[in-house]
Amino acid sequence: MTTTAAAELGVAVIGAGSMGADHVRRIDGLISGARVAAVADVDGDRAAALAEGIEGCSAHTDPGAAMAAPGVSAVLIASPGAAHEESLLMALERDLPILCEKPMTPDAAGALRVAEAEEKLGHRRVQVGFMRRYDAEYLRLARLLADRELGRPLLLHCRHRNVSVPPYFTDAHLINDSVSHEFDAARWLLGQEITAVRVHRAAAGSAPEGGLNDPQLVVFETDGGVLVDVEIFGNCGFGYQVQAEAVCERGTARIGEAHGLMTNAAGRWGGSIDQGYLSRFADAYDREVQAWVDATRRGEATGPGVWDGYAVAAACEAGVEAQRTGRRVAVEMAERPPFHRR
Ligand SMILES: NC(=O)C1=CN([C@@H]2O[C@H](COP(=O)(O)OP(=O)(O)OC[C@H]3O[C@@H](n4cnc5c(N)ncnc54)[C@H](O)[C@@H]3O)[C@@H](O)[C@H]2O)C=CC1
Ligand SMILES: O=C1[C@@H](O)[C@H](O)[C@@H](O)[C@H](O)[C@H]1O
Repeated sequence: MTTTAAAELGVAVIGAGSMGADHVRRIDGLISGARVAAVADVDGDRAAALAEGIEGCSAHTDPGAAMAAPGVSAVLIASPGAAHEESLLMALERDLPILCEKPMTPDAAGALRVAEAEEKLGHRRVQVGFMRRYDAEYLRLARLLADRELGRPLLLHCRHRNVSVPPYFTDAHLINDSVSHEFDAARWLLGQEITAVRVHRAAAGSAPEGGLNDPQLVVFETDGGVLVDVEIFGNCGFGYQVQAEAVCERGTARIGEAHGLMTNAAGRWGGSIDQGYLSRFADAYDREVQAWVDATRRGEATGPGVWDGYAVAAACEAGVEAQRTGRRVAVEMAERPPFHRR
């Protein structure tokens, strides 16, 4: 008996900025079973520069034109969050498999519209770029919690520090762009839904007029009774650190403490701290994209889906409201339709 190998994917990459360029490099050089067939960016020069040198890859300023370009059979969306919904709906309309960077959409209403469009199509087409689910350390922690090795989880302490964030970042960006990862990771690690969010600002933090209140402590509750706290620090200045410690009934488990090489020399010990997500999560992005390509070629969709994108958008909305009011804000979610339970 002979088997036919599934066709190579021709990926249209929408958004040729930092993440789009990183994914193009990855698909072009590392990923098996896929090639970059088109690149789109509203900045045409940027799209052209990225497409240049990739055989058979066309450059566009319009995402729709890229999706319709010769050889395109899948879409990777890496434009800013506010542009995702339009591209997602367009790709679903064409029944194309999609890997969409986080946030799936910046608002819960937009996420529900995407959920409805996928349900109307009748099969899963969207994977959301919550790459921590593909990180080796996160995977080990997930296994340990799922196997109840240390009993039931009770608390989850998280730290999320960036060397710096872009100057346009507001308090809301800290929730939507950064803590959104902890919202997803907590839901996934615990298998529980987020029910309420509080945000505390450090009174001693420096907040120039209209500027970022940095750092902040985001505390949220889950429907399984677990309390999660996240230190979010946008401009810590010294390194990119993503850490988590689960406190369980019979012990604790920590990840993200020391990543990489430790040295002992001249009476001192030490190592280095990653300076950004592109290096810290490089392996996770590789695994994420390869998993998406492999599943798509098998005719499946795996990994975090539209409902995960929606749940995180709903938690983010509660987080931003909690930041604004200083109150505990309940997370409002629509009922999960049977289609999105699969
Ligand atoms: N998973 C992760 O760890 C990370 C995910 N991201 C996400 O990736 C996405 C892109 O972020 P970055 O690359 O950092 O931003 P970026 O600002 O570097 O790049 C965005 C690009 O999209 C283009 N663009 C804007 N509107 C567009 C539209 N309507 N259609 C096509 N292109 C458009 C811009 O001209 C720009 O070249 C965002 O959703 C962001 O949240 C960003 C950083 C890390
Ligand atoms: O998604 C990301 C960025 O957009 C965000 O700004 C960072 O805080 C996150 O760590 C990174 O993973």
